[in-house]
Amino acid sequence: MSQEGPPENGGTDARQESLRQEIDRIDGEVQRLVNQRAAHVLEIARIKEANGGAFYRPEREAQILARVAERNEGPFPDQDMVRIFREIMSSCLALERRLRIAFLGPEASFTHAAVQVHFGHAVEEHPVRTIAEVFREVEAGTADYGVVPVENSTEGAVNASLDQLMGTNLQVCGEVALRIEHHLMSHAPDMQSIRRLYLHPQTQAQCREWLQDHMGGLEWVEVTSNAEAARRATAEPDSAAVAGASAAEFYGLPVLAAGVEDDPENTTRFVVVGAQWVGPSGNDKTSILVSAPNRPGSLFHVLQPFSLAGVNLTKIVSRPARSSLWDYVFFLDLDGHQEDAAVQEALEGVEAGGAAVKVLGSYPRAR
Ligand SMILES: O=C(O)C(=O)C[C@]1(C(=O)O)C=C[C@@H](O)C=C1
Repeated sequence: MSQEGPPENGGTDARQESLRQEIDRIDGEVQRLVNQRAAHVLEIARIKEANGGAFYRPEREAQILARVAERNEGPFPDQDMVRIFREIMSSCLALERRLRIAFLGPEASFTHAAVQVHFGHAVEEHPVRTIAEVFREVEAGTADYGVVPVENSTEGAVNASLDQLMGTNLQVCGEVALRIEHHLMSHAPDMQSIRRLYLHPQTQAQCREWLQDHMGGLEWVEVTSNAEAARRATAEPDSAAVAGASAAEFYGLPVLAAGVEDDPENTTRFVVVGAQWVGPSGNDKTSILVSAPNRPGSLFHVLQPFSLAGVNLTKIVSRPARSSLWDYVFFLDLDGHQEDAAVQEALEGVEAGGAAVKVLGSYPRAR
């Protein structure tokens, strides 16, 4: 066991001391440069104020973070270096204007984690209770942007979000892809002492096999969010929750079994919505809504123009149109920005085939 004590090796100690002096010098330099960067950002803010431009520029942030990863030579891993720059930019943007972000809460939900990954920590976080409320807050201008889940790799589309996108005038300005890991958490001393399990139906679906194998005989209680499951389990020591690491941390619940989701690649995709058109970043996606007439060959005529224009489709989901019975609309995601010639050609082709197209937004691809 190593203990603090009188120095045993003068040479090693002197080396440590000189390395620490060098670290102090570098820290001073880093701090000076971060403030120098912030001063430039403030000047940009003054120009934006004079010309009426949006403070938040997702396309510029995506370019900066891509470059950070590209030029990174280690020993820091790319994702850690990106996270540091993410926070520097978040704080720089907060000097211009502290953004208020509405998201599907409560605190410590996966959507909350998506907000922090995308915007960093220097924002005002505004958890709300429903997906519809997120849209209402941003539409009313009481929040600058909103974040909602749109699809999970195991469970498919989040219909409440798609239905809101159908009716809103907001734009999709960004996406976040988050690996979703579920843990079993409880104040119980071991798994055998657990009598009751709190969990969200989506979580139950994503952990079905593990739960059947390990928690089969227990009482399962469905709750409205992962964070609520953790909150309930906190109050009852013979209960457990299945939820994410941030919920365990937020409620101080010990993790008894980690990574209990059936698919190790389990991922949820979130979108950022706002009243803002986002310019091209060079690595973008576009989400559109297509309403096609209900007749033979209709879907073929929607899809063919993308093939002809060489535009890659990454998603297609159908939802019943709310306007009339048995009519469907299609949500499509495609590679490229709506300003790209190939994308424009494809969209014109779809309209020429008799379908109506609503562009939901172009935005930088998730990292
Ligand atoms: O380039 C800008 O427009 C800035 O406001 C600067 C900056 C940054 O910190 O680099 C900050 C916020 C924007 O979202 C994008 C970039």
